[in-house]
Amino acid sequence: MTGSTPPAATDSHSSTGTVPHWPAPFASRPINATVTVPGSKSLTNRFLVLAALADGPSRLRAPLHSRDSALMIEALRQLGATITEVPGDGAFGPDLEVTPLSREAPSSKTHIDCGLAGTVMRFVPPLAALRNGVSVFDGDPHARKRPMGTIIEALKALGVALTADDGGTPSSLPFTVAGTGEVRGGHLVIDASASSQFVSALLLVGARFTDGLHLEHVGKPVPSLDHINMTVAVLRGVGVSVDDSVPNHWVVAPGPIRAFDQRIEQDLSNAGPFLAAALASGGTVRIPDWPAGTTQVGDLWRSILADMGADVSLADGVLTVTGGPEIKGADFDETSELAPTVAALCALASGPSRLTGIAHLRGHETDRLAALVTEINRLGGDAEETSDGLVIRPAKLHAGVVHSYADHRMATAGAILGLAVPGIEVQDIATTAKTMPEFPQMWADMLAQGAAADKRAEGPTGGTQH
Ligand SMILES: O=C(O)C1=C[C@@H](OP(=O)(O)O)[C@@H](O)[C@H](O)C1
Ligand SMILES: C=C(OP(=O)(O)O)C(=O)O
Repeated sequence: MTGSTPPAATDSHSSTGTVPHWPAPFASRPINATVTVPGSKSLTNRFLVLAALADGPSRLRAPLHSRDSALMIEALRQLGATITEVPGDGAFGPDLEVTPLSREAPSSKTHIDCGLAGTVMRFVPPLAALRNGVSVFDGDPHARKRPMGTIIEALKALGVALTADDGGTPSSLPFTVAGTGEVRGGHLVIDASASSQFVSALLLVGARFTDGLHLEHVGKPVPSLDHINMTVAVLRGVGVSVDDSVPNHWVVAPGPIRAFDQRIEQDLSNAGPFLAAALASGGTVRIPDWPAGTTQVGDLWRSILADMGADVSLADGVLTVTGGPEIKGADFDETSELAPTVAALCALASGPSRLTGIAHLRGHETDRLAALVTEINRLGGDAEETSDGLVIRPAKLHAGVVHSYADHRMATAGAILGLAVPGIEVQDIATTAKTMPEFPQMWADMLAQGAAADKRAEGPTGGTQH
């Protein structure tokens, strides 16, 4: 057990006063629903960065439209990219056409709002270094607490002028990058143990460094390796040569980034709460268009949910998850951004669970380990923080308020608990807009589908049809 202080949980306020808590719907019957989720945050923001650096105009089809993608779009526009919404066939909003930025920044000083988006605060500063101009980076209050030292030190080691407000060397947001339009690159050693995004950030721009990049990690293991593999895969897809054959070394050859026309897969991590709903209600949730092959960490749901007792099948591109009479406790290592959803299910399980390899979640949107322990135990649960994760034991939960800590995945964890425990309310459900603004409506629709199916089964006279 480590003694980290639980993060402060504050009620959310709007300009018109306190926003009421969201009464999480209780599943009075097993859910039976088919759900499609919006585009992947990680893929959308990677392809936006690559489009801004590409050798011609690119198109993203069915991209994510959420706070994190909007922040990325605005950041790239500030740096000189032209990004236009064009009609597409995505269910959650238009496609995006991107005309890349040129070496000269459109104005001598730009202001980049990172919000709470790790992909914006880590991926955009190296890109700003490739512009000839000054960019001031800042974000939400909690963004100033997220680990940034590694990317700051890396850029400084590459010769980029980067300063804090007082002119000294910053260790976190806010800071100013004075780009010259050129970065030489070469061999760079970093400690990326606090976030895989430090590696991804540098790899994404490495081909545009004059000498390319040989990135080497030293230190404790890099977390969220799946996300680095995703970065390497998307780079190769746009013609960039990346050698990752030696562990903890990535060699990116200098060269062009090919313009592309790319469909964005749905966000499999955000599919998690919906799939978890099948277990929490003992029902069935289907997700069509589940990719046959993917670099998204969310593909792990297939094994995670099976380990927790669900019946999981993937046929004709449809992932079907059916929950059984009970949720089984289990041990999971390195669940990365899936951990809050997994933890919610563990809190409903009939046996103990142990989550390991997620110490770095303390640097996510909030200190997720402390937040999960606080909120699960607030409802009568039995969760404990360990040095690198959580232990969650069976306990009967009761009604109460789940605080979100401005963390979309804490809010959706609260929604999952609410399916199985009557009387749960989620503070600041609107924080789901970080990656899924449609969440409250999608959740209601998922529950309504089961009710509609029940009505149909009852038939016109009210009796069940056989
Ligand atoms: O590169 C990415 O798109 C991400 C990498 C991971 O970050 P960490 O390595 O900090 O966990 C993940 O948790 C985050 O949600 C998205
Ligand atoms: C850690 C996450 O986000 P970010 O990209 O802001 O790091 C997340 O979405 O779970």
